[in-house]
This record gives sequence, C-alpha cells and structure tokens, in this order.
Amino acid sequence: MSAPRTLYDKIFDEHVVDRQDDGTCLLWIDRHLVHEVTSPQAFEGLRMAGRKVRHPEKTLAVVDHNVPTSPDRVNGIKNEESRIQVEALAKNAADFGVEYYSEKDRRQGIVHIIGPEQGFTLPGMTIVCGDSHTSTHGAFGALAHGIGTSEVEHVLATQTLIQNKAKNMLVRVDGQLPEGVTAKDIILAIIGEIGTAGGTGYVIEYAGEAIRALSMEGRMTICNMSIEGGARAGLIAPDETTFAYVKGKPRAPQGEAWDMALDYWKTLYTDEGAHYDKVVVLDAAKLPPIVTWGSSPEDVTSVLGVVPNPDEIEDENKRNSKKRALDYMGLTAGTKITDIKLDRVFIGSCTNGRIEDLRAVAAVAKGKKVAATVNAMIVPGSGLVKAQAEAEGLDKIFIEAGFDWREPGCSMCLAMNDDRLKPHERCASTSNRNFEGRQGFKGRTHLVSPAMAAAAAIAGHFVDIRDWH
Ligand SMILES: CC(C)[C@H](C(=O)O)[C@@H](O)C(=O)O
Ligand code: SF4
Repeated sequence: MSAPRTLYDKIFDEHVVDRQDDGTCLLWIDRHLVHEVTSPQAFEGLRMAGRKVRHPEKTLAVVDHNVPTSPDRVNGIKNEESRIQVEALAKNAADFGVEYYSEKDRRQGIVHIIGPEQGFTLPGMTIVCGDSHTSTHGAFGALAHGIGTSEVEHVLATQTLIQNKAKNMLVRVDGQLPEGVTAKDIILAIIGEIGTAGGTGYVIEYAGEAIRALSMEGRMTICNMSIEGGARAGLIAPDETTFAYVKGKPRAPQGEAWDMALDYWKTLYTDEGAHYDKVVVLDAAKLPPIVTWGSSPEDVTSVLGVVPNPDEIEDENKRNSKKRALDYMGLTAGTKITDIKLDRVFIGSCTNGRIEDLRAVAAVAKGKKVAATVNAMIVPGSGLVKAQAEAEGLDKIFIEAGFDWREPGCSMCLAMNDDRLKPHERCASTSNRNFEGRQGFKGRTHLVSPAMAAAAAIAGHFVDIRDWH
C-alpha cells in the first residue's frame, strides 16, 4: 500500500513530468488561461524566438481588466492605454491560433468566471494563468495558481511549468452557517485568523461540513481569496455538487468520456491518515457577517463590532501599520461599524460576480431604493452571468432600486479601467482586495459579502444583514 496522500499530493504527483534531485519538478499543465495584462511580453517572447504556442487548444484568452463596463464599449474603447492592451491580445490570439473572447463576445467576462462556465476548468487538472486569483479554479478540485509573465511564456511554449512542491494546510470549517452569513464571510474570517502571510508556502485544502454545504459559486469565493491568505493555491475535493455543475458545460467531457472522467474524479480526495503540515479549524455556526475596516484583507471585524484601537497592539511595527491604515481609511477607533457611511457600492469581481451573488443582491434589493447619498454599481462577472440574470428578471429589480447595471469585466475591483473611486470616497465592495489605491487613488474599500453590500447601498451605511426584512 502506498502512503496516504492529500488531494494536493495526488494532483501534483499525477502531473510530474520530471523531478530533479533537489525536488524541483517540471509539471504538465492541462489548462492555460490568458488575459490582456500579463500576456503581451510572453507572446512577444515567443515571436522573437520564432516559437509557436505548443497547445493552443489548452489555452483560452479573454479581455477583462481593461474593458470598460459601459454599453457603448461595442463602439470602441476610448481610453488609449486600455485599447492598446485589448488590441494586443486580440492580435496575439489570432497570430498564435488561440481561442479568444473579445468584449463583443457574449462569453466574455472575468477570466476566473469564464473558465468554469465553459467547462474549461475541470477537476484534477493543473490550471495556470498570469493572475493571482487563479486559485479560484481550485473549487473544482483542480491545482490552480497564478504565474508570472515569464512563466506565461514558458507555459505557452512548452505546456509545462517548473514548480517546487508546497506544504499542505487543512482549513476545516465545521458546522452550519447561520442565515445571512456566506462563503465570503467564511473566507474573510479565515484570513482574519491566519493573517495575510498565514498561508505562505502552503496549498490550502478547505474541508468540513460548512464547505461541503456550499454551492460551486460559494466554493469559488472561498478558493479565490486563498491568495489573500498568502497561500499558493486553495482547493476543495470534488463531489456531487461539483459534478452536477460541470455536467453539460460546453467543454466538459460527454458520453463515454464523461463516465471515464467521473471515475477518475471520484478518486480525488485526501486519503484517510494523510499528513497536513498545518491545520486550522473554524466553527461556521459562530461566524457573523464580516466587514473589513483597514487596508489589508486581514483587517476584519463583525458587522456588530467597532473599529479597533491600534494602541492596544503590542508589536510596534504592526501598531504603526494599523494606525496608518485607520488614517488612510479616515476612521477613528471605537466607531461602530454600522455607523460607517458609504459613498459607493461595488458588486462584482471574480470573488462575487456570479449568478448566485446577484440573486443574493436581488433578494435584498427587491422593492427597495438605493440611498440618495450612494452610487451603487452591479457588474456581472461574465456575459453569461449577465444573460442569466436578465432571464431571471434580476436586472429589473436592480434598475428599479437605482443600481447601475453594467457590462462584464473586472471593473472597480481594481482601477485599470474607467470605473474607479475618487479620492476619499468610501466603498462597500464584494471584491477581494482593499489595499491603498486599489479601487482608485486614495479610495477607501471595505470588503463584504454581496448581501451586505446590497443592504449597505440601500441603508447608506453598514447594516447587519441578519436583521434585514
Ligand atoms: C492584473 C493582474 C496581474 C492582477 C493579479 O494577478 O491578481 C489582478 O487581477 C489583481 O487582482 O490584482
Ligand atoms: S476581478 Fe479583480 S481580482 Fe479578479 S481578476 Fe479581475 S482584477 Fe483580479
């Protein structure tokens, strides 16, 4: 009998092409997603070396970061820098024979949303993209992580990647989530617990009753933010929920190939007795809706909490950095979270821009009005999410409530397109990063779940979604 292995060990072993004595491995890559920001030099490198893309059929390109989200984008992108990046990807994809979803394609959307939608993302695969939130795809029981631009070139040219094995971490979330508390609150609580460096050197496997109970959308939200916890990747063993989601997707296996794939996918779990280098356990039943107060995703508190007092922190460096965060955020220690007023609300991103997220927003917003003091936008994660939302009539609920209903893209998750905060504007955001300037120069970001963001838009300040009616 071979030694018990974790899910990560299994997928890694299955993809090793070569292993050096020092442990450096060459890994086979099953899927490569490409977006406009991190790919131009990689394609240029191939061009200069006279190389081809080794496996164009395992590569899929899409524009997301730079695309405007206003409907007139079909008439051309006005911002020159954005237009150049978008045109470069279109040309590179055409020149190298890679399938490409332009801003005019209804399948276009955020790279981490379109992969799963197309069945391009499948269990057991190694998946890479020049983007840190590639960890999202781990929700399918895939080994998925971000790579740098030189690695993008390497994968384009060879369909392999040089990798060292990471350590194994288990994050087990026991029990059941209370009403109103979501996957986003779980992952924010985990990052609050382990810190933004807590996962450094690890691949995290999420398990436990609360994780098993999540939909694929919820699992993607969790795996998405593994990177904010410092981990190389995050993954969840595939199960009936996973298989049901994947079945029938455009690129998923069919017929006999499906049956064979399913047999393999059912072997993708951590063996009894396998070793984890670190274990973290959380009780879902005790989790409140969470709001970040600072400029790091680990700066979390309950919606019923107050802005913490940095003077109480012993470590001097940490104390100073949290003081600076409060200053940047324009907040005073002791302020109740529910007293914090918002100027903007952003609902979208690869963390929370999927159909289930939009349904949660609609449930909160139905028959209500966005506060007069708030500018709130909803950006579907993809054209297919947008079409589904419109088929369900969610767009009408949003528009009647006073939300701005946009075209798909990364949008105000990061200020690389026209959607951005003005200096000192305060935003409740369903995205994953609240760094200084992330959503615009001097903009102030509070990370929350979609339902919490929707309720804040309507109330004009944070409210406890558990009291919403
Ligand atoms: C632009 C891209 C390289 C970047 C990433 O890697 O994550 C972006 O997607 C982000 O979320 O900050
Ligand atoms: S939505 Fe945000 S986090 Fe996701 S890929 Fe785009 S910029 Fe990065």
